[in-house]
Amino acid sequence: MKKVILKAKNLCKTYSTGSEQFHAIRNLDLDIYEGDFTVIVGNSGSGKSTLLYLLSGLDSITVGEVYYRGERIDNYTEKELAEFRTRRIGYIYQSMNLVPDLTLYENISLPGYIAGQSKQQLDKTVQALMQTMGIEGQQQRLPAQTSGGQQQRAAIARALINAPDIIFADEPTGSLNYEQGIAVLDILTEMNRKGQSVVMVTHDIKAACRADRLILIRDGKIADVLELGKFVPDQLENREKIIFACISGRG
Ligand SMILES: Nc1ncnc2c1ncn2[C@@H]1O[C@H](COP(=O)(O)OP(=O)(O)OP(=O)(O)O)[C@@H](O)[C@H]1O
Repeated sequence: MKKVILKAKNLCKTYSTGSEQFHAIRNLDLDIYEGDFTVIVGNSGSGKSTLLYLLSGLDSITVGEVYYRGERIDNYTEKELAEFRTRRIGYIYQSMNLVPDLTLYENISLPGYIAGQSKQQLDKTVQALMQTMGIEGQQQRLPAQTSGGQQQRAAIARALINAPDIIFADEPTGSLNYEQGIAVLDILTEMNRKGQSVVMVTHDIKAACRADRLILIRDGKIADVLELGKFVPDQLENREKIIFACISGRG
């Protein structure tokens, strides 16, 4: 039996702009299972990024509850929330959000430094992660001096520095070319095989094929859930067809 690592109950998010209100997430219930590679898909504006922000504690909810391993995180104090974000989750932003004035080494180290890792431990972890990501030669370069693919791999390394339980990834392949995108998906798949739970938002059907479990969002609600099981490269074509049918409502 899989354990629930994240639970959302009656989740709502309303954005207010002036006198206008927009209900981006509407009464959404969702369980995310430990060890799963969960993929969230849906049309542009359906609420995918908003949902990722709420599940990861990066944004406040309007109504509802979010639980991490049975503990309610939407009631956390600022200090508890900061601790949760630093130690329990790793977040890969679509726009990468690397600090432009810091080298790749410094960017990757930063959350480890904030979490209080010793300099010696941190140095070991950063070296190992940069090697895994294939960017070990880029340590002293600023983000602008590296390629988009190298920056995205640095952003992944930064998300992994405190060995988080859950990796959230918002369109991690969105700004990459085909080969770079596959390399990033392979890294996430490998991290997942080693036991980390992954929750990824994507528009790309090939990327969505990595899912054990696929969640389709429409107008801020769950429209469909597909249980796909572990990804096997041989089944790529078949999976693409199943996912396409689900997204297009022909499943
Ligand atoms: N800060 C905000 N203020 C007002 N409305 C917002 C805000 N952020 C998002 N929205 C609106 O909420 C809806 C959901 O946005 P969200 O970014 O979650 O969608 P998405 O599914 O991730 O879209 P995309 O695939 O285009 O990234 C959209 O209609 C968007 O315009």
